[in-house]
Amino acid sequence: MYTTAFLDLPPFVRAGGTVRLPGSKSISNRVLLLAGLSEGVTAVHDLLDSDDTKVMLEALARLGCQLERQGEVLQVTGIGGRLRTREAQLFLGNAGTAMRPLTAALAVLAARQGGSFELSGVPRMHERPIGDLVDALRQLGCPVTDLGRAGYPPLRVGDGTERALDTATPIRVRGDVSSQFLTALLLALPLVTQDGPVTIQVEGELISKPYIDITLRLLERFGIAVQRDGYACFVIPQGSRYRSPGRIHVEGDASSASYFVAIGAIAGVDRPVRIEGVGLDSIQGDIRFVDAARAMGAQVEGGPGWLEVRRGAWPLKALTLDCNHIPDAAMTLAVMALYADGPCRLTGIASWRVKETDRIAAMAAELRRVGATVVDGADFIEVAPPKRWQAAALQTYDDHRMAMCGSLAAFNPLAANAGGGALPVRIVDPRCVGKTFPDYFEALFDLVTPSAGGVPVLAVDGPTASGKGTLAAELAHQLGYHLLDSGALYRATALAAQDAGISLEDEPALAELAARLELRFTGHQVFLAGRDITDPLRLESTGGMASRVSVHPAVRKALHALQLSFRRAPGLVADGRDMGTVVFPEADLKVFLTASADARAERRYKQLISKGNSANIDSLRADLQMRDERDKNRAVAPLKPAEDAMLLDNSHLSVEASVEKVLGWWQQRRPF
Ligand SMILES: Nc1ncnc2c1ncn2[C@@H]1O[C@H](COP(=O)(O)OP(=O)(O)O)[C@@H](O)[C@H]1O
Ligand SMILES: Nc1ccn([C@H]2C[C@H](O)[C@@H](COP(=O)(O)OP(=O)(O)O)O2)c(=O)n1
Repeated sequence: MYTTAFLDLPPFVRAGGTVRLPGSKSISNRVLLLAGLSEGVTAVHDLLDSDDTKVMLEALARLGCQLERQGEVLQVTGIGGRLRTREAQLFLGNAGTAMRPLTAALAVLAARQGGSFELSGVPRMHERPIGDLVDALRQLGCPVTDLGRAGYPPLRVGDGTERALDTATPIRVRGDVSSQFLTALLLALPLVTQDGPVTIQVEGELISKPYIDITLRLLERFGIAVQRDGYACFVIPQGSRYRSPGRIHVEGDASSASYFVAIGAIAGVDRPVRIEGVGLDSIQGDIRFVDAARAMGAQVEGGPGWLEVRRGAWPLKALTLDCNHIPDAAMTLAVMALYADGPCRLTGIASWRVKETDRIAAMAAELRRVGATVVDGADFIEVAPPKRWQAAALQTYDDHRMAMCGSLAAFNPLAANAGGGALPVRIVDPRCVGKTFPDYFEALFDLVTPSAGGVPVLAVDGPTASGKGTLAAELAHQLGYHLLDSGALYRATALAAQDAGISLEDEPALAELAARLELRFTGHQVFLAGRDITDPLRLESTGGMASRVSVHPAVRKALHALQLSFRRAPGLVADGRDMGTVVFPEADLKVFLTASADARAERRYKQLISKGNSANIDSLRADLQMRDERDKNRAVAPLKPAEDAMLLDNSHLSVEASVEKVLGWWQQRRPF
């Protein structure tokens, strides 16, 4: 997962390959609650691991459920409908799928068995209405106290005393704001069917009906057979009891699939985008997104648990659609509209206003940033593709779907009206995808081909101990980019030569060795032909040998392609001697880092001492000056600043100040 302040996506021109989807959020949290209320143990397979499931798991643990991970499987031992703890404060983040059903379940349990529970979330959660659910619970006789604004979390359910509930009178609940209120009641009310059946009557036209279908199907798996009359009246039979199905499998998230369906429709030109984990047989309503994508031109094939998507019509065909049945996936259509042959109009989306953010307002604002013409109203959005695309920094409003949707704008080079341009897209706060799809961007980068020269490079060159490695690593960390420590390649070649007994002057033999280096970088470790060389690689003596090896033009040539291969989406920070001059002459920013010989000798001295090595500052200074001379005066790719390099002498600058300085230059070079 990217936890950087922003993530810049290079422009993409093609997509293809396979993505395996994480588990569905809606199914995961329903299954967890049902397993938590059941008697016995439920083995949950393919559970989503995300922010929203984490808060549900924490809540269940506090309520006394036993949770045990066995490899990929989570074993949940439920409370069997009996409170194990009578008081708890539960923090539920921004997870509506945890807040609503837990409020209902704990309200009836607390009232029946005597308990009191506080439920709260992040500030946005406290702006998301829950009053209709609270009204329904109060009709039953459950004490519910507003701890903030009436009708919104935070709430307290129960007052510590036991009460009889009125389960004989049908419970009325509004269905036209969120179907989650009805889901919450359906999941909770089997707990109070001891004395008779419980009837729920829906008032107003129920929205997002497919989510109710998921709820009913999962209730059935847990032994509750709800009788119903369409979507207007639901009856939970007397004596209903949750029974664990023993094992349950969570389907891939159909809403998450929508981004990859869109990517296939936009950029699946040479080969399809294959999506695994959800298929045309899905129980999730958002699978109907496939029909909408097909209407826009996508070629979609599929079977049980898989989909394959290619580009069909291009540009995409403009669409007008009532999206009531696919509220979440419909956001993806709004971004696909950027690639359509005319304006697209999505209606029936009033519920967008009360989601993680006001999604109609957010979508309108962000699509305008890339150049689209957008008209929005209480329950619709109309998007006309940009006449002129603009490089944009897209805000994400702590809303995972805004971030994932925004990424689709990076296919702008393919737009009919792109005019040959290719623009990067900045996603602000990419971490918000953690709500449902923590590795979304990693999955995206695996599928896409960036435009030629589209992947940005930041080159840092300079003499030994100037702090290149430290600076480059921190820049890569803050930008979410890959890191190339090119010195490590020369160092590894020197170590390999030493192992093989090859002289450091034997250019042809060294070049051959360099060409077939079996190097592997994993985290902070480096392996050469399977051997961990992390420590020997960093020795001063190895640096000296590397300097001698690097003099040979044939060696430099042999390592050239390997260095270029590090340039992958989303970007690269490369450090060495010739990054800006030879290997990446078209780098977006070149930094030449220096410091006085005294400062560098002292840094190296401290570095070695702190690692428990012995060192002598005078001989270190002499060694590094000798190395500087050799690196500067060799015939090929000598150490020198590129003509367009920014010079930075950090003799009197801290690491943090150096990083800040370079990031400032970087931001100036970016088009946002
Ligand atoms: N700006 C700086 N101020 C002080 N010390 C620094 C600075 N930059 C790096 N260092 C320290 O100097 C040592 C050498 O830095 P390193 O990044 O390994 O240099 P290089 O890669 O250029 O050989 C490290 O211990 C590092 O923490
Ligand atoms: N791009 C590069 C990187 C390193 N080299 C050579 C020259 C250097 O003295 C050695 C070791 O480089 P490295 O960057 O690992 O060394 P320092 O950390 O700066 O001491 O490799 C090079 O010629 N070209």
